[in-house]
Amino acid sequence: MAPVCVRRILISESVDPCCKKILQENGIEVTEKQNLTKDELVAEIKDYEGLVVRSATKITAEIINAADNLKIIGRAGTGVDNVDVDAATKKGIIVMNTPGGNTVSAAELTCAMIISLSRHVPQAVMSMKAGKWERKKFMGSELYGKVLGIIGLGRIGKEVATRMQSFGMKTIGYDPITPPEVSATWGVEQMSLEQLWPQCDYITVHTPLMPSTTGLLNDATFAECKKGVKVVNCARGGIIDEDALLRALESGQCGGAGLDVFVEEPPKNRALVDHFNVISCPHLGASTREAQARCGQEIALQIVDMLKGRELVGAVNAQVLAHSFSPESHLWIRLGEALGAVLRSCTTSKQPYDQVDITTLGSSLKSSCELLSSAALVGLLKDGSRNGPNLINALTAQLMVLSVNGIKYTATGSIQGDVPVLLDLNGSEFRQPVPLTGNLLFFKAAVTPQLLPTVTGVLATAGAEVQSFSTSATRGGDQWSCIGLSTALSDLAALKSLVKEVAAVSI
Ligand SMILES: NC(=O)c1ccc[n+]([C@@H]2O[C@H](COP(=O)([O-])OP(=O)(O)OC[C@H]3O[C@@H](n4cnc5c(N)ncnc54)[C@H](O)[C@@H]3O)[C@@H](O)[C@H]2O)c1
Ligand SMILES: O=C(O)[C@H](O)COP(=O)(O)O
Repeated sequence: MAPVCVRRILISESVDPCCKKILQENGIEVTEKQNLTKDELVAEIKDYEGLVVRSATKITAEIINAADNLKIIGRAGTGVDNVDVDAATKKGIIVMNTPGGNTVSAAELTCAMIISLSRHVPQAVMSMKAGKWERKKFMGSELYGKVLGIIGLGRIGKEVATRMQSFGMKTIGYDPITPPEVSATWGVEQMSLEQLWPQCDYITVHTPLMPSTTGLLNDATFAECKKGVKVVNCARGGIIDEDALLRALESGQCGGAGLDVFVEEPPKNRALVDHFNVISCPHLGASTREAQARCGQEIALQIVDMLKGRELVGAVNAQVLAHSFSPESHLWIRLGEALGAVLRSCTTSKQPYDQVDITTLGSSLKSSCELLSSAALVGLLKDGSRNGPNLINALTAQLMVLSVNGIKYTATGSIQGDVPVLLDLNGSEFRQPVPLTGNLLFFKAAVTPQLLPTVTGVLATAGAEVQSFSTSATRGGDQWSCIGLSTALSDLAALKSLVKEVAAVSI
């Protein structure tokens, strides 16, 4: 079961042609439009269910809110900091990336920066092109025996470590998640940042940009480093504070910097780029034929696999969907949505809800609780609008479930064969499980011999044919009944005077 349907995709950046080809081969219409302004993208995005980007397209909440049909944002690359993932999640849009596709390329560029810094290769090249022969000026130092501090020991940090070890560098590092015993297996000794700073001849950062990593290298931490330390940032602009870096370069506390990324790209403030001891690239970490082919292919295949209902790979939100791809889950999703819909119809006049509790019984459903909760909320909150709740945003929709309603409504269901069934409504157990399919009429009333003939008379007048009938055990003198109907009932006024509660739902 595919959670979404995508027919048209916009590729808004230079993504490898294989991406378009794979999508088209799978029946998706693809349009490529690069360098759109924000306003052009806001106008354009309305026509697409899918968007594929790299890092230059800034997908802000404004763009997401204008994207009425958007179901998926595919990032052909690693960082999703150019996408407002929270806004996408709230709108029920899947965001996925291809984090491993450009690891080697980014690691190789980092190594190239470290080597270039040690021997001033770019500066020497410029000097040669200017017709000079400056052998003294570009005296370098060996990497052999030097200490490289690696902050962020994930995919790229690890690849940088193993490559630089082949130059005889000692690799030390820090990562709050990667266990020290794991990084030790690839030759990186972990320690606290306080211990790390004073030991390093070179420092390279490989973390995402987040509040905890913004300005990791700043005036205070530069001051703790060895004089002349060289730093590399091929991760995200801002992990090394740019103003602090300039001050450290000017004072000689920092002996050189290799920068592939900037807070603002391209950087309007040229002070760092123009500094003699800075070597820089225009965000080229992933710009190799191999990385682009991998990322383009991976994002296209991930989208196709998701649309064909095979599996969900690479989603950075919508994790609940990952559990929704097995055939067994489909039935439980249908049950959750159906139970939610039954309760919604029974409580129409009493919304909004103050609390929604979803309980699963049995160990086999333990891991599906989040999925079932999302499904039940989808049923409960569905309002018929195009961007209503879905499995991606339903849990965030609890924000909509606000004010007070003291009274409790419960529905209990299960799967029989391949049909979701209702077992109990508000504590009244049905004698026969009620199949949750088609047009259903629920009503609660005191049990009298006249009730059923009177109700069926009203239904006949409305042109609705009775197809099934179930009743619950009597509770407090009342009974819940459910009638399956040939057509949906739009007007319940005539029934309201006959019973205590009445609700109609089409599933
Ligand atoms: N320049 C480029 O073109 C380019 C290419 C690819 C990736 N990147 C960027 O490189 C960075 C690393 O990518 P990756 O694929 O290795 O990511 P990753 O998720 O594999 O690794 C990131 C590591 O950082 C660690 N981390 C998180 N907070 C930390 C903190 N406060 N201190 C130290 N470590 C911390 C995480 O535990 C994780 O192990 C990302 O910012 C990514 O966007 C840049
Ligand atoms: O996070 C990434 O994947 C890199 O920064 C590469 O970005 P790019 O795809 O825009 O080159």
